Amino acid sequence: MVKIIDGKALAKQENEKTAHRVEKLKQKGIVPGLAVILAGEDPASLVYVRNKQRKAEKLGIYSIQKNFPATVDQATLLQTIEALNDDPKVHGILVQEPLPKHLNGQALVAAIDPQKDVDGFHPLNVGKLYNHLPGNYPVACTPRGIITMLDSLNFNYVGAKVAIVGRSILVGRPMQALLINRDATVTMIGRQTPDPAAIIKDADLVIVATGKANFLTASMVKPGAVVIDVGINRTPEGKLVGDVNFEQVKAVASAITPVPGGVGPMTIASLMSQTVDLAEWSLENAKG
Ligand SMILES: Nc1nc2c(c(=O)[nH]1)N[C@@H](CN(C=O)c1ccc(C(=O)N[C@@H](CCC(=O)O)C(=O)O)cc1)CN2
Repeated sequence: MVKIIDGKALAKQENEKTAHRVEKLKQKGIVPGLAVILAGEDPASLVYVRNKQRKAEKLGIYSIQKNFPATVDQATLLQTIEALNDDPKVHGILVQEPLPKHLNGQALVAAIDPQKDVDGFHPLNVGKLYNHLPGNYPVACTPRGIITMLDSLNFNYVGAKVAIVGRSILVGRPMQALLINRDATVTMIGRQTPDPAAIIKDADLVIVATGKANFLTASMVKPGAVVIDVGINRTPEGKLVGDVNFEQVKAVASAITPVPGGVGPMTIASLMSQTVDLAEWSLENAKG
């Protein structure tokens, strides 16, 4: 019997833990703070940013939103990041993706204080993750949420064969690092990968982040594999679907995430808990 991994229920559990940690920090005189920078009016981004702000406020996290028109210039955003880096009320800063084409997102992320890099995209934090360094540093929120989901299944990482379809800095690459660090054997699939179907069919865990609706079908999946769908696509009728043909693949997989209600809610829950991590770590660093 396939297990449907309930991202909403897991996110609720995670958020309850986060609210409790916020209370404990407040007793020590610290209110965790999150700043979200949004450039432009991408409709999906407006929804995600509003959801982040609402969830932060619900959990007792201080939340700031910096909204700019799509025509905003790089210098204005860099000044905004510098001011937030210097603001002691802010523990986490993120720049919502995607950005308007004229902006250099990598330079913006690199300008964020690595200790406030709540998305875990700063090159220093990415480097720490890839080096599997000990100590505290943030990691990308979607992969972090996926690890929480896999942990909830007691997934056995050691020696597991994993196929990741999609190599973005938001999902595929940090996911690869988190899994390698847990001793899984990970194969990355991109557009130029020869015979991706053979790699996917051999995998115990398939993570799909292609942005192509219904990319993964039942015949591509090894019976009993775990399938994680990171895709968010709208059909012409306006229905939200993932990159996995859920109805087909659930008949073959041992566990699968739905869309909606899978990875998405866990991304936001991970962002909230990572904001609290950053606030806790800043307190530890201040103690020396
Ligand atoms: N700076 C960042 N930009 C983006 C990230 C990110 O982690 N950091 N991830 C995505 C967007 N995203 C968060 O920012 C995100 C996407 C989807 C969801 C979600 O809860 N999805 C729901 C469906 C919501 C809907 O109706 O559209 C679900 O899957 O159930 C949360 C966060 C790209 N940009």
